[in-house]
Amino acid sequence: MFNSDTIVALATPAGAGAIGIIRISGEGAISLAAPFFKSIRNKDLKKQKSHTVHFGQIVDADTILDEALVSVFKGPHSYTGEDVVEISCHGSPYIQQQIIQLLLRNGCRSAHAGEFTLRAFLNGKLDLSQAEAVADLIAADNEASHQIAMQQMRGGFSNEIKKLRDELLDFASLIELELDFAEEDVEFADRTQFTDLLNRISTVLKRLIDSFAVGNVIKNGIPVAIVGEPNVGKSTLLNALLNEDRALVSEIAGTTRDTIEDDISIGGIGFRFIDTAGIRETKDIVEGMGIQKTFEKIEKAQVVLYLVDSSRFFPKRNPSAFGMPPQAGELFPQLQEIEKIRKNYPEKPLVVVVNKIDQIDRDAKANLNSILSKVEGIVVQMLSAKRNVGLEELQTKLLEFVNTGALKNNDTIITNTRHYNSLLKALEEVEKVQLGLTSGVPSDLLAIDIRQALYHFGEITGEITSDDLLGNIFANFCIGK
Ligand SMILES: Nc1nc2c(c(=O)[nH]1)N(C=O)[C@@H](CNc1ccc(C(=O)N[C@@H](CCC(=O)O)C(=O)O)cc1)CN2
Ligand SMILES: Nc1nc2c(ncn2[C@@H]2O[C@H](COP(=O)(O)OP(=O)(O)OP(=O)(O)O)[C@@H](O)[C@H]2O)c(=O)[nH]1
Ligand SMILES: [Mg+2]
Repeated sequence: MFNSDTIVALATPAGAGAIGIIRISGEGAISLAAPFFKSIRNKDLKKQKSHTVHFGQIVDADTILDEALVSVFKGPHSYTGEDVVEISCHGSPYIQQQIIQLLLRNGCRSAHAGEFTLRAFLNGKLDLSQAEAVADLIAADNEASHQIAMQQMRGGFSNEIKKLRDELLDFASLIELELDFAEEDVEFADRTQFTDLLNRISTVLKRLIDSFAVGNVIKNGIPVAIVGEPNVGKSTLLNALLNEDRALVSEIAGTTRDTIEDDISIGGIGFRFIDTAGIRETKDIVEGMGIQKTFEKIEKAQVVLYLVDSSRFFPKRNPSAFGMPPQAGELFPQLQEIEKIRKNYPEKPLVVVVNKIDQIDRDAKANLNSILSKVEGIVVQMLSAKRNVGLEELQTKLLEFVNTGALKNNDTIITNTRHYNSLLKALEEVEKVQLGLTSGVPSDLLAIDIRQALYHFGEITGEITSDDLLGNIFANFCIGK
């Protein structure tokens, strides 16, 4: 799979910008670029030291394409581990294309997606999980996902895995040595120490595996579905949370037909809010499709916000509506809907958002509170989406659903499904070895399971890999990375 031909790509986003960076990497990078660089004192790029920057012109025969800054990195001391030249030109798509075309005509090849980072991996500059973190880092749009990706890119997770792998490897060697002396019945590997090690490894593995639950949602944003009957203020709430007029709002029931989603960061954690079509019986086919989608979103959401319009049941200046505490069920038909969601998704945090509290008085609030406090398994938040009252409290409650403990402790959090699967398999093998030790399984069988566990550790950091796997991972990178 590996070749060190010279590759080129635009490293900055396509389109106009202040500056564009064209990156060249490979054995021939410097000598290939050198003839097209002209500086005042006729510097020869080939003779420049690594990690130096040079001002000059990029020329194509008699044509000056641009005035640029050119950086030189000499392998193995570069991002890719190969010779690298970077041309920092003016951010004109025309200039960028002219320079890239010039290089392509003179022996460069267009880089594939992720090929610079693939080379960094193949040259041992990064291990596989660090390389994967580079893509996560670029995609991170909030503090939590940035922190996790940065820690992983810097090798935090890899080091943890490598340490376990090395210790296990030592024991594997000792056990395998015993096999060579099978007749003599010796034990090189101290069984007590080995048991301790296995216990330690399985504890770490379990912690890492558990961290995926939080890591996965942090990476993708925590989906929060905003649902309820039409006209209760769902879209108003979405807009208020996003601080932007994202969704149409009107006093007409059935305004939102399709789902509308957007991300925001609360307390450094990414949340994805999903405004949905109001739930009601309808003959309108399109509205019905929207409502169908609402139920799918509830299914996929991590948290459900069920909105009710408090003013519909407790209008101001209408004492009869709350003079006598009525039966909760009659007064508040949505209770049934709330119960239904709660029963269908007992694990899913359900927040009953009592909206439009600017329209009701204190007695009504107290009344509602007492009704809702009898419903088990829900969290209640009273607010006015329109008047921006109670939104911060809602955000605080949302944050409480996310177990940020691991984040604060700076524990390693895994976010990658591939790592998760390898860790599960490694744990399975480690547990087999543990069981084997207690039940006196012969060393040769133990050795096989240990090797299997080592294999799965190696998958994470890339000691064990395949062209297919690498192709899959790096194809998801952008070109130029
Ligand atoms: N212009 C530019 N900016 C960039 C990158 C790049 O490739 N080019 N990077 C790319 O994504 C990131 C920085 N990553 C880099 C990592 C290592 C080396 C490097 O030269 N490493 C050498 C020398 C280290 C040293 O002198 O201490 C080495 O590892 O041997 C360069 C960039 C972000 N910013
Ligand atoms: N007084 C008051 N009015 C509100 C509040 N929140 C929303 N409204 C009004 O309620 C009406 C309906 O709001 P929407 O946000 O469109 O309601 P929705 O739940 O998205 O409705 P559908 O999309 O039809 O399901 C609008 O006229 C809003 O201005 C609030 O806190 N107080
Ligand atoms: Mg709406």
